[in-house]
Amino acid sequence: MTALIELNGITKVLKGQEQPRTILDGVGLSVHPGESLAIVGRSGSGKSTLLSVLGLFDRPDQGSYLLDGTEISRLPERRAAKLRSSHFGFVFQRFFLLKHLTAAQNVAMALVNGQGWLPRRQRRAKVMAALEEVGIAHLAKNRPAKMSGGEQQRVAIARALVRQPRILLADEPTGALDTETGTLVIDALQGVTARGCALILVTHDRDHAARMGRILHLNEGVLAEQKVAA
Ligand SMILES: Nc1ncnc2c1ncn2[C@@H]1O[C@H](COP(=O)(O)OP(=O)(O)OP(=O)(O)O)[C@@H](O)[C@H]1O
Repeated sequence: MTALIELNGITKVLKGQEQPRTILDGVGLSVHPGESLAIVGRSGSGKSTLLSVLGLFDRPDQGSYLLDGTEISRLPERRAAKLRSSHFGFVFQRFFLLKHLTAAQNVAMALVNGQGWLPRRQRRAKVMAALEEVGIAHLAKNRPAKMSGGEQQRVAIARALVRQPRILLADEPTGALDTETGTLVIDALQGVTARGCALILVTHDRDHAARMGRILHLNEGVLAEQKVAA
């Protein structure tokens, strides 16, 4: 089976300093549909940079990035932006919800595209399905101020899922939450793999990392597999 994502020799060098610094050093990685991966490593080891390269926010200086077998490491920004919105969902430590909108309206914002809005009924069905997927359909009409941190993060996950991404990239999504709430958020994230979406989670939390199918350790820009779950 062709990998969904195949990285080979990905290198990212930070210039503009006295000495150029290698942030990603020959990273290789294959990701298949429905897989879940944790990327762990010390602060500053390059985890967020790797997610930025994976999500096409940043380009590698060297190496190849195949998405469904097609080389995409040097796409012009317009085509990269299209791929970003058709293939990827993003979840961050901060929820970035619009506070004057309800949960459903926040999720619906992700459905606005170059052609404008989808028809109302279609939009509503997609939004409610995404909220249901993360277990908070009953909060559709609530505004963020009336929700807990974990609920707000699940709205942000629903917003990332509503376009049915093939890859969900999550950068420390539980970093601002207590342990119990964080666990609910990880449950919601893991649910996406059941329908073939690949999940790549950057985390400092060992328990959350252990729940992923694979753990990859980034050490000074070098990525290595830590263990394969039974
Ligand atoms: N635009 C930039 N300008 C200067 N330094 C940068 C830039 N982007 C990343 N870095 C540096 O590159 C290194 C890797 O950063 P990155 O954010 O990828 O690490 P990280 O593993 O995600 O860290 P953390 O766990 O603290 O979020 C760090 O030393 C960081 O300071």
